[in-house]
Amino acid sequence: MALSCPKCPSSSRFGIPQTQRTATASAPFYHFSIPKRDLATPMSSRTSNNRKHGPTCMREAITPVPVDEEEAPLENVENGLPAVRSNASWNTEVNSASGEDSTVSITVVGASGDLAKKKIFPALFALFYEDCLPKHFTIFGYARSRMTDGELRAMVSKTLTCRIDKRENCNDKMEQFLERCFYQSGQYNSEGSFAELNKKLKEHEAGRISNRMFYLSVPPNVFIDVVKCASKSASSLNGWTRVIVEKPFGRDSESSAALTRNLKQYLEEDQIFRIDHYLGKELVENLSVLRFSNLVFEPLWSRQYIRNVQLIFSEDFGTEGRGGYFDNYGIIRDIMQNHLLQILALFAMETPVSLDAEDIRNEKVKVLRCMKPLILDDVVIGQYKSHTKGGISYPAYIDDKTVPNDSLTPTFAAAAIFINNARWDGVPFLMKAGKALHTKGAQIRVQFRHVPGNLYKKSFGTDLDRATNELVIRVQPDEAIYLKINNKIPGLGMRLDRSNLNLHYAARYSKEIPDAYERLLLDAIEGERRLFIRSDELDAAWALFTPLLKELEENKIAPELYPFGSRGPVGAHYLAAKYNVRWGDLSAEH
Ligand SMILES: NC(=O)C1=CN([C@@H]2O[C@H](COP(=O)(O)OP(=O)(O)OC[C@H]3O[C@@H](n4cnc5c(N)ncnc54)[C@H](OP(=O)(O)O)[C@@H]3O)[C@@H](O)[C@H]2O)C=CC1
Ligand SMILES: O=C1O[C@H](COP(=O)(O)O)[C@@H](O)[C@H](O)[C@H]1O
Repeated sequence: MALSCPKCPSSSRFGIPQTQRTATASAPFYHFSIPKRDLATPMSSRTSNNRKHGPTCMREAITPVPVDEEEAPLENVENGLPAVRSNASWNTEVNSASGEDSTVSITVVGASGDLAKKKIFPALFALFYEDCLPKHFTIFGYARSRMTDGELRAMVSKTLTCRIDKRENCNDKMEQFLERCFYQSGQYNSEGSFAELNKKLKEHEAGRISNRMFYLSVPPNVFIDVVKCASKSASSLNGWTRVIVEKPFGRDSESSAALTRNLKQYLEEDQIFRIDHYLGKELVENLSVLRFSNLVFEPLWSRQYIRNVQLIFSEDFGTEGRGGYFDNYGIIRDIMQNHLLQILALFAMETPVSLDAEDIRNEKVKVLRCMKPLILDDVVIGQYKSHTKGGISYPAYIDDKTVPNDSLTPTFAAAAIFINNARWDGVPFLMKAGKALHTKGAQIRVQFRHVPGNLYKKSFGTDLDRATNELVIRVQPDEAIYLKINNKIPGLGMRLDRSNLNLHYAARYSKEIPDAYERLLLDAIEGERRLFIRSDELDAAWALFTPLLKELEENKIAPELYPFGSRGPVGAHYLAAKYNVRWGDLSAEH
C-alpha cells in the first residue's frame, strides 16, 4: 500500500533505504519515511526469521514444543524452548539483520506521566533484562516538564514496580539500562523542540541506520501536534519510523475517523500501532491457540453447542486520580468498546487464512461487521456511590474532585451483543465491565448447551443450567483455563458433582508471565502488527457503540447507583435473565 503512496518518496530499488523527507513546497504534508526494506519483508518472515533480540530472550517464533511431560520435562519447556536459539544464531542475526549497523531509538512522549512510569519504562526495562531489545538502542523521555537525564533516570529507577525487581542482578542490569535512557524537554507542538530531539537522537545513532519509535503516552488532544512535529523534525531518514498510539482512539465514530484522518496526514497506516494492551495479555493471545490447535474446541465453537458467552471485567477500585479522563469517556469507551470487544472479535472470528497480521485482522473486521449495533434495551449502566463497610468509608464516583457533582458517566455497564452470522445467530454475548466492584478480575466464560436426552437428568435436580459444561478462561488474576464437567463422586452410589479440568498457569508453568506492555512493545519494535488495531477494525468497533453512546448522552440516561464494593446494579441480572443467562461469579472459584 505505502509503496504506491504519492506522498512517499520513491527509493530507487528494493532494499535501499529512503534518504529523503517528503515535504516539498507543493506538498504541504510530511510523512514519516518508510524504508521499502521494511515494507517489502513479509510479516511472517519478519516475526520468525528476522529477530533482532538477544540470546536469552525467551521470545520465539511459533515453535513446536514437545507435547507431554514424558517427552519434555516441565523445566525444559519453562526454560524457553532451548533447542532453537544459540549464541551463534543471535550473532549471525545481528550481523545479517542489520543489527550492527542499525539502531532503534524509542521516544516516550509524555515521559513524566502516569502510564510511562507505571507501564512503559518498566516494560522496556523488562525487555532489556530479558535481552530482547536490539544491541544498539536508546530510550528518550520527552515531555514539557523540565528534567535532566539524571532526574529521568531517578524517576525510572523508582518506578520499577514490574516483575523484574526481585530478579538476580536486577540492580546491575538497571544501571546498564539507565545509561541508555535520556531526556529531552519540549513542547508537544514545537517543531524546534523536536529538532533538538532529532539532534540528540542522531548523536546516539552515531551514523547507523536509524529506526525510530515514538510512543504517544500523552492525552489525545496532543496526539496530532506530536505526530506533526515529530514527522517534520524527528523522523528517521534512512530507517523505519513507527508511532504507538495509546487509547482513547476518539470518543465515537466521527472523532475516531477524524483522528485517523489527521494521523494519516503524516503517517501511513503501517506506521501506526494502535495499542490495546488487553491484546498483549497471555490468555488473550492464547485464545487462538486454544481454538485453532485443539480439535476438542473448534467443532463446538458455534450456536449449535454454545448457549452464551460472557466477557467480564471487574475492578475493586474506583477511578482514583483518573476521574478527569474517565468522566469524558465512561466505562463503555474505556473498557467495552476496546478491551472486551477485541477479545470478543478474537473469540468469534472465523479461522484466518494464516497467522499473518493482515489475515487475522481481516477476520476480526468481518466478525465485527456482523455484530448488530447495541440498543438501549440490551444495555444497563451504573455508577458507584459511597459505601461504608467495617468502619471504612469508600467514596462515590462523584466524590472525585475532578468529576462534576451531577455526572451521569457510567462506571459500570452490562450489554448483550448479537452476531448476525451463520455461526453465532441467536447466541447472546454478554459483556459486563465495572469499577469499584467486589472483586478484581477479567474472564471469558463459555456456557455450553444442555446434553440432549441426558441420562443423568435426575441427578441434577431442577437446575439443569448448573449441569451444563462451562469453559472458563481466567485472563487475570491467577491465569487459568478450566472446563467444568459433571463427574461421578467416587463411591458405591451414583452421585454426581461438578468438577474442573483445570489448567492453572501457576502450577503448570514456573515462568512468570510477561506484562502485556512488554509483548506489545517488542512486537512494535519488530514490526509485528497482529496485536495492534487496524483503522477499519476501529471503525467497525465504533459503529457498534456510537448510536448507543449518543442515545445515552442525548437523553441523559441516569445510571443505576450501586454501592462501592458491591456486585454492581441489579439491572445487570435482569438483562442476563432476559436471555436465560446467569452471570458467572468471578470470585467463586479461586
Ligand atoms: N494511565 C493509564 O493507566 C492509562 C493511560 N492510557 C492513555 O495513555 C496516555 C497517557 O496516559 P497518562 O500517563 O495517564 O496521562 P497523564 O495525564 O499522566 O499525561 C502524560 C503526560 O502528558 C502531559 N500532559 C498532561 N496533560 C496534558 C495536557 N492537557 N496537555 C498537554 N500535555 C499534557 C504531562 O507531561 P508534561 O506536563 O511534562 O508535558 C503528563 O505527564 C493517555 O492517552 C491515556 O488515555 C491508556 C491506558 C491506561
Ligand atoms: O485501559 C485501561 O485498563 C485498565 C485496566 O487494565 P489492567 O491491565 O490493569 O486490567 C483500567 O483500569 C483503565 O481504566 C483503562 O483505561
